[in-house]
Amino acid sequence: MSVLIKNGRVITAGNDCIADIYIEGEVIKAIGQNLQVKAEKEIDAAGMLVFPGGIDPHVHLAMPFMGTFSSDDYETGTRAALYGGTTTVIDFVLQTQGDSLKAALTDWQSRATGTAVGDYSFHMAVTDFNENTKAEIKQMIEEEGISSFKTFMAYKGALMIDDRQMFGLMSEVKKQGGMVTTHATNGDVIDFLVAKHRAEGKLSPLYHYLSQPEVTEAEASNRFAQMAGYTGCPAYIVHLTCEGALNAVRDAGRRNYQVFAETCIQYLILDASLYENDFEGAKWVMSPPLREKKDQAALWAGINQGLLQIVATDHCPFMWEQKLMGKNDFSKIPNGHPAIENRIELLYSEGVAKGKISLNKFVEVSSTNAAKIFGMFPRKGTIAVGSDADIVIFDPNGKHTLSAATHHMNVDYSGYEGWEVSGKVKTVLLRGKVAIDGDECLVEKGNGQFIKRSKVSNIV
Ligand SMILES: NC(=O)NCCC(=O)O
Ligand SMILES: [Zn+2]
Ligand SMILES: [Zn+2]
Repeated sequence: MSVLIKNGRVITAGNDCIADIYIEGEVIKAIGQNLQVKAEKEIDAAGMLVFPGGIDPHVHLAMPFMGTFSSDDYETGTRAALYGGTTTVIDFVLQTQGDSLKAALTDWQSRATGTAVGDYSFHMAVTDFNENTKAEIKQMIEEEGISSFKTFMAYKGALMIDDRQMFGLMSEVKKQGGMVTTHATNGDVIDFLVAKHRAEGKLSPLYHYLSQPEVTEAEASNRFAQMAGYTGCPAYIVHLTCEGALNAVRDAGRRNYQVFAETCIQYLILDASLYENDFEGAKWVMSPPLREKKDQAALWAGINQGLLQIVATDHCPFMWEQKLMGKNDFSKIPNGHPAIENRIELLYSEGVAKGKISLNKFVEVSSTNAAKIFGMFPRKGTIAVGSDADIVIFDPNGKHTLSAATHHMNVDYSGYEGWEVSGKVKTVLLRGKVAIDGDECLVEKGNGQFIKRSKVSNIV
């Protein structure tokens, strides 16, 4: 199949021009003005923005967590991602403590293979670092194409590892050419504050927020960055939310440590006042929690200063019924919120349309940097000859309203109900196939491919 996209305003991390794009099979064959080629399908993109398919490197699909499972599986989650202009996601395989990385991988593969609609890859979450785990790192990187290893410095008694394990993991991952990523909050302090609030009978969602103050994130981010600096291991902080943590990343940069960081769309545009509405606040119970307006300003600045390279979602949806598990105790509310479908439109609307970031920066943080940092560039993350034809055609004037009534995520509420956005995803191509055309999804369950990723040392 060949496709010609004509007259669009083609935006990459480094370019902005009116051009045609010619696609043959799964890849881009030519880019230029007035291309004189015949294609089986022509798409007129005049007046539209044309940019690389989004990459969301932080999602949780069908994840077993807090006594339940996140409500989007690989089919519904990756389909909703496509509707929202995200063509590739990276999910987290979770090692079961006492078990091997390979066993966890097999489990996750069985959920994703033949199910995903869009492309996907995996990070490996190491929850139990020991001699056996250590021996599997090389195999994960070289044979499985999984070069990033996720850790949790929080969720004490469940997913958390201690600093001894972190240090051991970083040393081994550095040696094998990978990257260590982390959920950087101080699990011991959070555990203390959760117990204190519960003992005092303070059980509403507001106390979820008050159990994870900024200092818990700033301290853990700094500790992680220092360990990364000492071991020389490329490192990445997921879902960074606040000024204090950003300062830790800035300091690491001053010392030339390889510490990358992501924020998520919700931390840029929502704030902690949402926890004041009694149990309604459970919709935004996530870890770390939403922060303050001053943190939002710091995060937008962090994007423009290059301290935050990626805007992800940490998509981890739960039905309202699942959120009700914590009706009488905030510590039992499954943590996470839905956003996989909303990220690109919200980032464009709140970032580009409101003049906070440039179009090139928008492409960089929603796609290109994730491809580079996680070893998929230039196959993914750009519009270039030889790259996968993962392309979004976007109407910058397409105003519309976000709602659970119209979204495609498998969750019965929206964290952005009634939010007016400027700009709409119109058409999405995944590896040369039109996957989304207006309101229609034209690709099936099983269309998504697993993307093997290269060693981090090749990219950093
Ligand atoms: N973030 C969150 O609240 N849920 C998903 C798990 C995690 O990323 O910590
Ligand atoms: Zn996390
Ligand atoms: Zn997460």
